[in-house]
Amino acid sequence: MLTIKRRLLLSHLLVILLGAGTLGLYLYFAAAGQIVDAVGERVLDNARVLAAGLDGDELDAVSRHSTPGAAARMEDRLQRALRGNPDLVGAYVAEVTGTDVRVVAATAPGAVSEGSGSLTVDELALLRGGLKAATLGDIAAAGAEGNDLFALAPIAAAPSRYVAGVRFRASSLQESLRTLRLSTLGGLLFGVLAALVLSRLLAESLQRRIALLGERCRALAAGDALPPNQVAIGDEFDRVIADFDATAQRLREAAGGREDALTALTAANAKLETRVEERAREIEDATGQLKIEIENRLQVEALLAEAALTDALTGLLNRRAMLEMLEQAVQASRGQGGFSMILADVDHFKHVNDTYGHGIGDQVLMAAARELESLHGDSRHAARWGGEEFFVLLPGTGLMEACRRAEELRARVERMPLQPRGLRVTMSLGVAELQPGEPLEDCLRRCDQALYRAKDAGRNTVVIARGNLFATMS
Ligand SMILES: Nc1nc2c(ncn2[C@@H]2O[C@H](COP(=O)(O)OP(=O)(O)OP(=O)(O)O)[C@@H](O)[C@H]2O)c(=O)[nH]1
Repeated sequence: MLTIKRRLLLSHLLVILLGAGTLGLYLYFAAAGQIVDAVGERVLDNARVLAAGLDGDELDAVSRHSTPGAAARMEDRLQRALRGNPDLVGAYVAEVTGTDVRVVAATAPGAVSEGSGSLTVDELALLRGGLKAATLGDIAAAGAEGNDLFALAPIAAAPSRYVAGVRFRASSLQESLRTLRLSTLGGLLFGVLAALVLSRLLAESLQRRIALLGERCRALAAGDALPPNQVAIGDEFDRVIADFDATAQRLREAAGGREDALTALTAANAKLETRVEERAREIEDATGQLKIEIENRLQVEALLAEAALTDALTGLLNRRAMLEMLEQAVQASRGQGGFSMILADVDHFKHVNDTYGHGIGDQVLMAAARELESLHGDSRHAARWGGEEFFVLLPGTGLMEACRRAEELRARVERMPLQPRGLRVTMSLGVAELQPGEPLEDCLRRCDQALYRAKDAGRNTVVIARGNLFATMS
C-alpha cells in the first residue's frame, strides 16, 4: 500500500525531476551557448587585433627575405600577441597567392610551422576561397575532432594576400563546458536532495498529524477519552484536529445528556409501572369487595323477598304471596285441570289467648302451621291467611279429594298435643273448587262462606261449597 508519506515523496520527486531537470537543461544550454559565443568572439577579436597590428611591407620583407632579421622580428611580434592571451596556442601569418597558401611567419614552437603542411583542411579551404572579413572556424567541429579552434583575419594593408591566423586551445573550451555541466548537475542534485529532505519533513509532519487524527477517531468510536493534544495550531490541518476535538466534546456532552434523560425516563417508567400495579391491585381488591357486597346484597334481597312473602311467626307463605300463587294457578287452570282450596280457622282462639296468654297462642298457631305442612308435604302451598286463619291451595285436586284432606287436617289439629298439657284446640274448615270460568274472588268468597257455615255448624267441622250449595262433612 502506498502511504501518504510515500505518495508525497514520489510526487515531489517527479515534480523536481521534471521541473528542475528541464530548468537545469535550459540553463545549461543557455550558459554553454554563451560561453561558446564568448570564446568565439574573443578568438575572432584576437585575430582582428593581430591583423590590424601587422604591416604589409614588413610581411613582404619577411616573405622575400629581403630584410635581414625581419622574420625574427615578425615572429617576436606574433609571440607578444600570444603573451596577452594564455588560451591562444599559436599565431601565424599566411600568404595567399591564388590557390597557393604558405605560412610566412608563426610562433615557435607552435602548432603552426612555416609552409602550408600544418594548416588544417578547413583553414586551407577558407584561405583559398579568398577571405574578405575576419572568420571563425567551426567550434563544434574543433571540439569534436580534438583540433584547436582557429580564427582568420585579412590584413588590410595587404588585401587578399596576407591573412593573420590565431589558434585557440579547444580543450580549454571543453574544460569550461565540462565544468558548467558538473556545476549544473551538482546544483540539480543538491536541489533534488534539499527538496527530498523538505518533502520528507512535510510528509512526516502530515503523517504524524493524520495518525493523531486517526487515534482520536478510534478513541471517539470506542467511547474512550481523547488522548491529550499538545500540538499548537499552526496550519489548516491543526485547525481540523482542534475542530474535531471540539466536535467530539460536544458529542460527548450530548450523549451524556441523553443518558441522563434515559435514566430519568427508565426510573419514571419503573415508578409508573409500580403505581399501575398498585392501582390494579386496588381495583382487584375493590372488585372482589364489590362482588362480596353484591352477593351479600343479593342474599339480603333474596331474604327480604322471601321475608316479604313469608309469615314471620309460622314460616308459611303470607296472604299476599298466596294471592299471587292463586293468580298463577288460575292462569294455569285454563289449560289444565282446576284446583281446590281450604280455608281453616282456629276455633275460639281469643279464649286461648285470654286463658293461656299470647305466647301460648303463638305456639298453637305454629303447631297448626306444621300440621298444614305435613298435610300437603311442603310449605309452598300453605299460607297464613291472617290472625288465626289459614289457607291451603290444592292444585289439580278435585273437590272430594280436597274435602278428604280437609277432614284429615281437622282430625290432626284436634289430636294435636300442646303445652300446657290438656290444652286442646279445634279448627273449622271451608272447602271449595274453582269452577270453570269462575272468577277467583267468587271461589274465595264461596270458600269463606263454607268456613262460616262450619263455624255456624258448631265449629270443628268441614263444610264443602258445591257451587252455591254447602254441605257439612262432620
Ligand atoms: N296469640 C295470638 N293471638 C292472635 C294473633 N292474631 C290474632 N290473634 C287473636 O285471635 C283472636 C281472634 O278472636 P276472634 O276473631 O274473636 O275469634 P275466636 O275467638 O277464634 O272465635 P271464633 O273464631 O268465632 O271461634 C283475637 O283475640 C286476636 O287477638 C296472633 O298472632 N297471636
